[in-house]
Amino acid sequence: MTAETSTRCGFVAVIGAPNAGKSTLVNALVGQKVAIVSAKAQTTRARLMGIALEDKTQMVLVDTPGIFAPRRRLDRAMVSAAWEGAHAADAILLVVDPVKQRRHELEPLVEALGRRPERKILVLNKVDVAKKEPLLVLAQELTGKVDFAEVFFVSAQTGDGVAEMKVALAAMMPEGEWIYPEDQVSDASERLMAAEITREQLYKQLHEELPYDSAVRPEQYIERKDGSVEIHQQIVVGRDNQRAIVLGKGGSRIKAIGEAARAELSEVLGQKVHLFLHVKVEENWAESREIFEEIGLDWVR
Ligand SMILES: Nc1nc2c(ncn2[C@@H]2O[C@H](COP(=O)(O)OP(=O)(O)OP(=O)(O)O)[C@@H](O)[C@H]2O)c(=O)[nH]1
Repeated sequence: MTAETSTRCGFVAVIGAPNAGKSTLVNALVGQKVAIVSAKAQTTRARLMGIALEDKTQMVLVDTPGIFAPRRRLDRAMVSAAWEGAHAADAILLVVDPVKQRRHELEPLVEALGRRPERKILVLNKVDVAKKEPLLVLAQELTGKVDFAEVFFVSAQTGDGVAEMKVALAAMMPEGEWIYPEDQVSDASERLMAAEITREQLYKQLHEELPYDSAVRPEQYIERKDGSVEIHQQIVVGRDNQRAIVLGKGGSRIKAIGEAARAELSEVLGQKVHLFLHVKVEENWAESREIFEEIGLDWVR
């Protein structure tokens, strides 16, 4: 194989405070929706991967949960999953929201990042809404603390600067065979991705009414003979009154959630979807190992 034809393949870990725009950036790099974007912090519980292609380079993106001070077991699992994704990556992207900087979350992250052996890249996101002067001050401050190999100014939302960043990232990947087939954009199982889509609708439609501690468990996933798919999911909440909120008056809310999720699922999967949602009250589900594993998290002590 000559230098011109050889392929490259590598891992890129995406790290950042909650809401920095990691999921949006992964989607922009992959070019289609794989990670779930939400205005609510800490929505990325499962480690969904996106696979971005740039010419002859394949980049496996590990979209991490927001890293923040862990308190409960659920929080600790999320932090652990995030750093696990960074281990031995060919590049770690630190995504920063320069407008709503979460200093208390960014500081420990920057500190921990300084000790990592992997190549570190600073991504200042949301340039579409950030002011230039403070943006440059922040870039200078962070590059003073961590030895970043490169700094990019992008808007994951508008795509500004993303294509240039993607080319530069691709050049950092080592030569090697591709790990995934060309048409694969995500290795997250369809069951898990389907549950993530429903969870996004839950958050979208219930806003502040529903606390973070609700989960969507994938149950059955049946490919029907007619080419459609039958998906059963369970929405787990911590209390009875939360169940009432999810159901809505006469079941109207869960119906709307189900309809929106089904429409999106059909589009993502490219097939007709029959979606069945059930709500279950399970106190302390956030301490349940079984549910953890079902929503794609490792159980840590
Ligand atoms: N204006 C603007 N908003 C953005 C940009 N990138 C992301 N956002 C918004 O910022 C919010 C958070 O984006 P996400 O991609 O969900 O952030 P995240 O870092 O994955 O969040 P967690 O899953 O909580 O860790 C969403 O409302 C996005 O639409 C950007 O470049 N510009």
